[in-house]
Amino acid sequence: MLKGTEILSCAQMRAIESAAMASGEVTGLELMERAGRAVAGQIRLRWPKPGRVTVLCGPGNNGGDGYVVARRLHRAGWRVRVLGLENTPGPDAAKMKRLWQEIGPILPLEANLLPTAPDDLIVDAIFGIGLTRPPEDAIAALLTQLADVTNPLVAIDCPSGLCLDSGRFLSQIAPRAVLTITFDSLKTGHLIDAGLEHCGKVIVADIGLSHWRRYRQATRPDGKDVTLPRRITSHHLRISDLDPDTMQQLGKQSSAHKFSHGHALIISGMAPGAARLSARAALRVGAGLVTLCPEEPPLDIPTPPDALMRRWLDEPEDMAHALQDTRVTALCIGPGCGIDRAAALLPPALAARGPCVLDADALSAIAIDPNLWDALHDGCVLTPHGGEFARLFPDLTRRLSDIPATGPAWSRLDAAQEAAARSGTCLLLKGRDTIIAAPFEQARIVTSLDTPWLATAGAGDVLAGIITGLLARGFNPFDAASLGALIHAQAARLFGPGLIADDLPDMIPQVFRQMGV
Ligand SMILES: NC(=O)C1=CN([C@@H]2O[C@H](COP(=O)(O)OP(=O)(O)OC[C@H]3O[C@@H](n4cnc5c(N)ncnc54)[C@H](OP(=O)(O)O)[C@@H]3O)[C@@H](O)[C@H]2O)[C@H](O)CC1
Ligand SMILES: [K+]
Repeated sequence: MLKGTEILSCAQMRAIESAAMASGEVTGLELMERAGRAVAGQIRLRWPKPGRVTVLCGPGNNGGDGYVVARRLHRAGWRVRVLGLENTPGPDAAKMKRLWQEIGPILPLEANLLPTAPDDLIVDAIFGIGLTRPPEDAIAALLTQLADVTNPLVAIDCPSGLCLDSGRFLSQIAPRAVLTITFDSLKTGHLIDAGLEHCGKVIVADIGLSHWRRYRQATRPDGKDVTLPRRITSHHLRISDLDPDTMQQLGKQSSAHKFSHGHALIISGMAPGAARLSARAALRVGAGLVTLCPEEPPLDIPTPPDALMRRWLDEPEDMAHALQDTRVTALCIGPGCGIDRAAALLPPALAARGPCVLDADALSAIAIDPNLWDALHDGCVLTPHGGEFARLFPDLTRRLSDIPATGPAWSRLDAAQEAAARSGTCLLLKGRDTIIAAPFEQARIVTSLDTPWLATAGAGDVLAGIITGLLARGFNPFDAASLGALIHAQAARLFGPGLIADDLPDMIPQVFRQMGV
């Protein structure tokens, strides 16, 4: 079963940590030592020659981790300066602070004490998952300056000020790390919105909590059960997460014939090039048959690929008639279709209740017609980019554009999940942090920060085609959309600079080979 790697919310992380401590098998102090050791280890791995480092320690346990890092780097021969606060943190962090004070002083956590030498490393241990409100006063001033320095910044759990539930900064101050070390699991905020860009390379350090993540209940020494607050429902999907069953389903059996892999109809319209891109992608991803359905009889000299079938489809009745063929297993409406044509063809298309990708002009048509909205069903995959999402869900978009005053902030993940629940469909919100949400709380994230060339005209049409092809082949909407996003990003990654949308479908064979399909 297609799954991916679990992503935790901050509340889930806290609950796992509490369950572990409540079991009596590990103490908070041990977890903090492991966390600090992991960070110091990663620093030494990346900067093997001991240099100078300034560790910025905040008021809580993130700061506690920072004191451990300071102690361990000092022991490894680094010249360590620590900036910290005068507060007395919780007992674990207080203990770590004392251990550092046996080694060296703590200077005030002030902007003017940031290092001036450009190569000095800075460790940001000010706020982690405990951030609840925008940074203020001296810490805000320091973080503002931190956002401007060019020194390499290593963040513990996250760059401070980032809300790890939403990937949004709780103010306009947004420091940028080259390396972030987080614990046990990725948090949503590492993968979406500003977090994706500002965390740099993210390393997940195992601090021995996986047992309590896997078992959603833990028994305390007093016999009481500790239950985690919410099921873990978000996953990060990467090529390396693909399981043998999915790979087998993506492959083809030697005994199969073309109809074993479904028949996709791609509705074409005003801009036929867009629909052709979708159709080519649906073929490449393995649909047995793909038919392009233009508005006019196809009298023109057909353009490649020759493997594409063509069928004139003009009136809504033509659509209803085409969908009576039970061998048609998926439909794509939107790319290059024209809003009026999409609006006319959607009622019979949705009434058939078969697997269906709704993109571009189909989304615009749905946004203005409540009847179309009501006809959506769980076989649909909606694939909006940010602008289309805003037209469909203006209230959710407004919530995303306000600068959040408290954490956890409303996130793109929340928005996509809410949108999927409202529409009762699978929804794929495009971006460098593509979010695929199913109506029943599940979500997956496919990131493509490293494929800037994917931001090109027609790339969305190809994605719609890939998903349609996978739907035609029998993948359920959630898997088809998630795998589609993954294949699409990987195709761009493999092609690299110079990519145009036309190149994407033809990279799919290479993606499949790389996956081992
Ligand atoms: N999760 C784990 O398995 C482990 C986590 N570790 C590390 O611990 C931090 C989380 O520590 P915590 O103490 O809960 O929170 P922070 O250190 O992130 O924040 C500290 C406190 O700061 C206060 N706060 C929040 N926002 C602001 C602000 N804008 N200005 C000033 N102060 C702020 C808040 O307290 P309040 O009562 O004032 O709200 C926070 O509690 C985690 O990120 C890891 O680094 C472990 O050590 C290992 C295991
Ligand atoms: K931090």
